[in-house]
Amino acid sequence: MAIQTSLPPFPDNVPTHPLLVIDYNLLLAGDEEEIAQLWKAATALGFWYLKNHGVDEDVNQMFDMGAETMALPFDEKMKFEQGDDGVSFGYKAPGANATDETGSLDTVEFINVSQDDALAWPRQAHREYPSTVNARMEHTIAPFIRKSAEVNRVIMDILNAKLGFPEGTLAELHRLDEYSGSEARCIKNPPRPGGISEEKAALGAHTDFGSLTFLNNRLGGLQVMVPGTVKWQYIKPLPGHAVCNLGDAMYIFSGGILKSNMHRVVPPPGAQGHFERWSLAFFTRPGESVVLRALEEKSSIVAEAVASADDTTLFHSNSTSKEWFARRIKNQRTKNQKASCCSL
Ligand SMILES: O=C(O)CCC(=O)C(=O)O
Ligand SMILES: [Fe+2]
Repeated sequence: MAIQTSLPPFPDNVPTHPLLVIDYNLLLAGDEEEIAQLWKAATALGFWYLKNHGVDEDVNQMFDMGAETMALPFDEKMKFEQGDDGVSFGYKAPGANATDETGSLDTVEFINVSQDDALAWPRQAHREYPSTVNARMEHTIAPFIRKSAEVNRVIMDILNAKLGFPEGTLAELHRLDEYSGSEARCIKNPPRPGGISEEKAALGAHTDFGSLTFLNNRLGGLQVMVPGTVKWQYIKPLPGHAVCNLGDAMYIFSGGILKSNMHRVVPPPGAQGHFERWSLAFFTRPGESVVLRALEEKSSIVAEAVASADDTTLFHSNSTSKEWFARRIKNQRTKNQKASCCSL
């Protein structure tokens, strides 16, 4: 059941994209240089490594929860499938989502547990989960969600100040006591027999829908497309470092100052490709009633960014967070595929 502990290293002949390393302890201490580094990462690529976040032990237990869940019989997992109607919480079977516009199927399976369900447990906020999830809701999932939500809140408060918003503006849009699409996700990607083709993504190119993602992985496979380039580049997993990235909601709230960058998952490179790839994410997403639009009236910096943008359609969307996520999740499903899979 346990996930392999001795894994081959990330090959050193594969080009990677270096990310800035941000020290969470220094952020907590209000270190100005570290805050400046975070701002640089958030406004350039929207991705960075985070060390000293203190969530590693919870992450390991979440991987055990994921392994226990994926080991259930397929029919049992399918009782909790997320379905085709724009609900993200629950189990997602391999092949349920498309990875490109030609309809290639994804190979990842995952279990998504809602923040609201974990915090309300044993009451149900949104839905039921497999027994393996229920068994770990109180001692594994809720603590992981609380801690990662707190890490994301600390980061968000810093970005809030840098954007010139009144104190607590972004926090108010991500209250723990309003229902939201925030969720923990454990992903399993099987090794691909017959070799590795980078061209067939395991998880298609996308930007994250929400505000801030706290991601942990052990094997390579995550890639980013750096703006202004046309080549996908690997992000190398570093022990003890999470990868954080901003999602579309933060891009919109900030009038495009904060970046939500394209990424995808391909089979791990080199010898790592023979192993199952597991990853674990926590997604902070805005409360269901929050309207996704640039907060121009709250900050002159954001107002200026919107005023100088070429296309402001996204900044004036009248979608609530709830509508926005339902549409994005629905559009990914193989069954709902029309012309495009990955566009906003
Ligand atoms: O598995 C990974 O490394 C990334 C997963 C991801 O991008 C997602 O679930 O949104
Ligand atoms: Fe993602």
